Amino acid sequence: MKTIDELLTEGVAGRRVFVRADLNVPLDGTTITDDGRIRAVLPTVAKLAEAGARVVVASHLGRPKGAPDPAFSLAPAAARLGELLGADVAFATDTVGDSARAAVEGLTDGQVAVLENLRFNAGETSKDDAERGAFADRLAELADVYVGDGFGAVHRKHASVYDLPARLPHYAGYLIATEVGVLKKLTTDVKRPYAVVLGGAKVSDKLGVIDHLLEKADRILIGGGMVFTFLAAQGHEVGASLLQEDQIPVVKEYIERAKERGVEFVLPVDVLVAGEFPDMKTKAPAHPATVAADAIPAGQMGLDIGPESRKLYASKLTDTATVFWNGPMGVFEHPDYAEGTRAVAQALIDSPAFTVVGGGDSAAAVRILGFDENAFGHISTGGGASLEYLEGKTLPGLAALEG
Ligand SMILES: Nc1ncnc2c1ncn2[C@@H]1O[C@H](COP(=O)(O)OP(=O)(O)O)[C@@H](O)[C@H]1O
Ligand SMILES: O=C(OP(=O)(O)O)[C@H](O)COP(=O)(O)O
Repeated sequence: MKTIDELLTEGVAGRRVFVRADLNVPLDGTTITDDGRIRAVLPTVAKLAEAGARVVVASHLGRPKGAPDPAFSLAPAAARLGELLGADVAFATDTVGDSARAAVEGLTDGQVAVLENLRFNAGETSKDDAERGAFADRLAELADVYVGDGFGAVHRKHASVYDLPARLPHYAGYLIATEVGVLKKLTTDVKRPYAVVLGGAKVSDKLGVIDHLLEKADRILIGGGMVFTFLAAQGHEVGASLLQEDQIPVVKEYIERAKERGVEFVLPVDVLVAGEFPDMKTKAPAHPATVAADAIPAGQMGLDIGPESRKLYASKLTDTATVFWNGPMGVFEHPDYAEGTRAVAQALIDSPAFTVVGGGDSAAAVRILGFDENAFGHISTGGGASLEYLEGKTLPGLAALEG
């Protein structure tokens, strides 16, 4: 993989450099609640600008449906990037249209432009090679060189991640180099006991990683929206909780295999439930009830692990040597459902283990809840990406940079 340092040695002054970043930051309306992913790509963008490149930054945000949707605009992220750079950043209101072309043509050496959300175009995420390729062709017209630095999205076979680097000279940015350097350590000589904590909401995306973890980890702690498919697989009612019904047989098989292999699954013994998802705008008190995990009442949804589970999870993390954590334990964005996530973060800090926290929301959670980032071994900007890297899978965005 050629790195950005090689590109800088070749010289970038006056060249249009496309930086595929992951600016998929958590938003409250148009307010960025954690700018970690923007800060993470800053070294690459700043260095290219200093060297006189005309920098074109592109990213996705959220999961819009292949058409413009103002709720997923990258405008707030572009503004924040400008503040952090201490420079004016141009913003294109489309990705490959008139606005994008004008923004790129208007760049002088050392200036930065941000394109609108890549996923406002169906070609970005299409499963059809030709459709993705056609979109990548249009992106390629905007640049002379490609720098991949959106680590959080390297597991996606998307046009800007996979097809575009094949069309331009390509290099890895500083963030990707750092992330891969740290995560590589967890694929080789991992110190035991090795615990993995899995939570969050992208359940169908991430359940599959357990197949691999059963060969690698000593202990797997399940939290967040993951919990309920496990409880259902054990024959319990989960009310209105997040449930991946089609995955129940798979989870049953995981539970069996874990027994055979001596891998310990840790599930919550109690959960916080409510009749509805909390109001994230007003953050009005949600008045959750604490119930036993095997007695979730009909119509109630589990939104955090309960107080007994917090103690249990902390105890399962103190004697570990390595911990990888992806996915919040509950809907931490609401104060009534933040304690499970807080307890796991604190347990990681208290443990002597080498700790890696991965994922946009997980990384945001530890900062939003007031923890010192430096108290963790590594905070990765990618959740799904780091999990798939640990699985040893070929990640499209890394393979494309190697080719
Ligand atoms: N029990 C739950 N039900 C629904 N959503 C949940 C639950 N627990 C956690 N979440 C949500 O999961 C989201 C983060 O999930 P995910 O994107 O998978 O994590 P990451 O970005 O760290 O990889 C958070 O927004 C949080 O509110
Ligand atoms: O937030 C992200 O991943 P993560 O939640 O696994 O950390 C990345 O920006 C990828 O987004 P996607 O899962 O919508 O492709």
